[in-house]
Amino acid sequence: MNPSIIYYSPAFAPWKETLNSFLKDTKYEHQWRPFQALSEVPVSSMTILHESDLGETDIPYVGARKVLLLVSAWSFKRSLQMIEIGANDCIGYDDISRIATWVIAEISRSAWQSHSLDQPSSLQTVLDAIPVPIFYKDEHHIYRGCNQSFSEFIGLAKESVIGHSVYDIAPKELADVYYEADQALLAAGGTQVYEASAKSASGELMEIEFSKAVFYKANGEKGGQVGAMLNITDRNRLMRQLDKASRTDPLTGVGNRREFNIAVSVALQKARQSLRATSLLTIDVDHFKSVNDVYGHSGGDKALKFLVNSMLEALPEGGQVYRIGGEEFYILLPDNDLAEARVIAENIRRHIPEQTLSLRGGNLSMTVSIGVIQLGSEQQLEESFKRVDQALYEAKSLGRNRVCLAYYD
Ligand SMILES: Nc1nc2c(ncn2[C@@H]2O[C@H](COP(=O)(O)OP(=O)(O)OP(=O)(O)O)[C@@H](O)[C@H]2O)c(=O)[nH]1
Repeated sequence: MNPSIIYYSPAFAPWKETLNSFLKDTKYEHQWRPFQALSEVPVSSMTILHESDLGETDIPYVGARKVLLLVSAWSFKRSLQMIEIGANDCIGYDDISRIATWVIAEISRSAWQSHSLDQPSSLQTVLDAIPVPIFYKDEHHIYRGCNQSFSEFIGLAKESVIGHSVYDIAPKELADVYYEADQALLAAGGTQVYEASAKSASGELMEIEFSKAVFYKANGEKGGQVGAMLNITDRNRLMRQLDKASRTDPLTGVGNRREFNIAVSVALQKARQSLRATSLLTIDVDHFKSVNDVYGHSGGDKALKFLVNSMLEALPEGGQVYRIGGEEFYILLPDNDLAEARVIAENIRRHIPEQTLSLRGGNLSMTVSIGVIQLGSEQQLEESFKRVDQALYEAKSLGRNRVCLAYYD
């Protein structure tokens, strides 16, 4: 039989020789291996850990190792506390004969122990047939079982999962999230649903909806938790695409009224905090109907796209274009007062007719009329929209291709 390996923490080192003197007359062979942090100790290994070497970061690893915790002042209560964090046993530091007995019992037991994975049950067969990753952990957060799908998802054989802590199989930053959620669920009982990232076997980060539930032992105490992982990466991606599409004008690619409503609200909040002014331009193409009449509807579509590009060229940093109606646009200027907005509006009005679009052999250039307003509070928005529309109407009625300002009473 190969010698059994006993891992030990630094504070136990001076006691090794005394323990050796107990073990040397037995038929059980052993080897010593020192460790600094419990994470260095392989899962299921025999481990002697002095309480002065036990740090907060070691606790998640305790349940997945056969840990004998040595305490300086043994009491039944202290022992219970240690067993509750997943220790295998707890013995007084100076009780070397009991420590030796524990070591021998462990060596002898490990020779007998048959692995649970060697005994496939009908329940395991059912779990393996479910195409959703499923796992269960005991009350010390140690994996006690999983299905084939879980094993494939994380790219580890069941043997490398079962008996391990989440810190043994996931990167620390993800393990911290799972461990915290596990602790919260065990404390509260019942069920828990949350979204978190998980690394798949290929190394890709997936968005996962975890559905977990606490299960109970026959004596009514919490026995651990079972979890299923729904991969919602594609669903979320699709939802984000749909959300973006619902806020985008399909013809020109700029935001639509829905996007504008969100943006104006954000801009007004920021402007209030930074004491900056926000202004709005409303822009309508002059005689656009004649563009459609001459070049057809598809020619008109090209002209609208071209127009948006021309506006973007003349836009200052931070400004955004939105298509609000057929040939009507808003430009939001989150950082400009009325005087600055007027200059920007004039630049845009002058820039647009200077651009020409070749359509059906002809050259098209357009003019625009613009209304300008400095926005007030969010509550005043409806009033602001009404007034800037009136300013645009004024620009149209004064002969088009001009900028008119809107004021409050
Ligand atoms: N090609 C195309 N035309 C559109 C679209 N949306 C609106 N229109 C056209 O835009 C034109 C708007 O015409 P009117 O509201 O009469 O205004 P106008 O001809 O621009 O004249 P004024 O605004 O008064 O200067 C109509 O002919 C609509 O059919 C679109 O998505 N594509």
